[in-house]
Amino acid sequence: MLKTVDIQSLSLSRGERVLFHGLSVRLPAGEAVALTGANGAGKTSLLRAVAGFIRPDAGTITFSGGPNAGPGLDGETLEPETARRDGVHLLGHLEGLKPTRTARQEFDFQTAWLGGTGAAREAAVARLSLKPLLDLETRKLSAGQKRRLSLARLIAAPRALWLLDEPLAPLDERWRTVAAELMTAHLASGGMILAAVHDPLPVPARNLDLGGLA
Ligand SMILES: Nc1ncnc2c1ncn2[C@@H]1O[C@H](COP(=O)(O)OP(=O)(O)OP(=O)(O)O)[C@@H](O)[C@H]1O
Repeated sequence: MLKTVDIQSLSLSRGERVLFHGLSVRLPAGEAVALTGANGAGKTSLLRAVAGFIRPDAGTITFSGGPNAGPGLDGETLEPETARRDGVHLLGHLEGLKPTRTARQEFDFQTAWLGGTGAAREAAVARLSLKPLLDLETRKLSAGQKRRLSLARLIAAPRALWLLDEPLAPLDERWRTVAAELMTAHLASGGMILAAVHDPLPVPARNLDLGGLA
């Protein structure tokens, strides 16, 4: 299991605009960091860079495993593209759902691809009360229902690092409480959370403020 994410002297641009430079933060097992900043400051872009989807202009993002971390992880550091394979969940605004497929098809496909076991998948469906939604095409789900489907994916196929983009935004009070419980359990089991937020995270977290627009 991954134990640490280390971001060193990171510079990131989108198009012509430099979002930030010289950004450093270390995320050890069991800890959360809340990314804050104005609209457009680069929070989502940083999450996507950590997931290996955007290359930074400069600096490094490395992942390392602790003792007995598993094949290929003992004492080694990994690049984001490699860590993404079985160490990282990215939960974004768009949820990555095909509109004309049912919630069941999407959940089964995504969790099978991520390596979730049958028992973990069933437990996730129960935890997020998804049964009444599974036969609906995803285009018919509300924003909060889509988010519940994504949260189920997080627990159906465990990954050490959760990259969460506004995780609570579409959820009502009941499901915010459940999401908070899932995050708490994830951290207690040695997981890590890096979350872009405008509201406080519902778990203890260090704050990393990307500031306003450059
Ligand atoms: N694919 C892209 N190509 C060019 N520019 C982009 C792209 N994606 C995002 N940007 C720009 O990068 C900047 C940072 O966007 P980003 O989504 O990371 O901000 P954010 O801090 O998450 O904002 P918000 O709080 O509104 O979600 C914005 O100015 C945005 O227009």
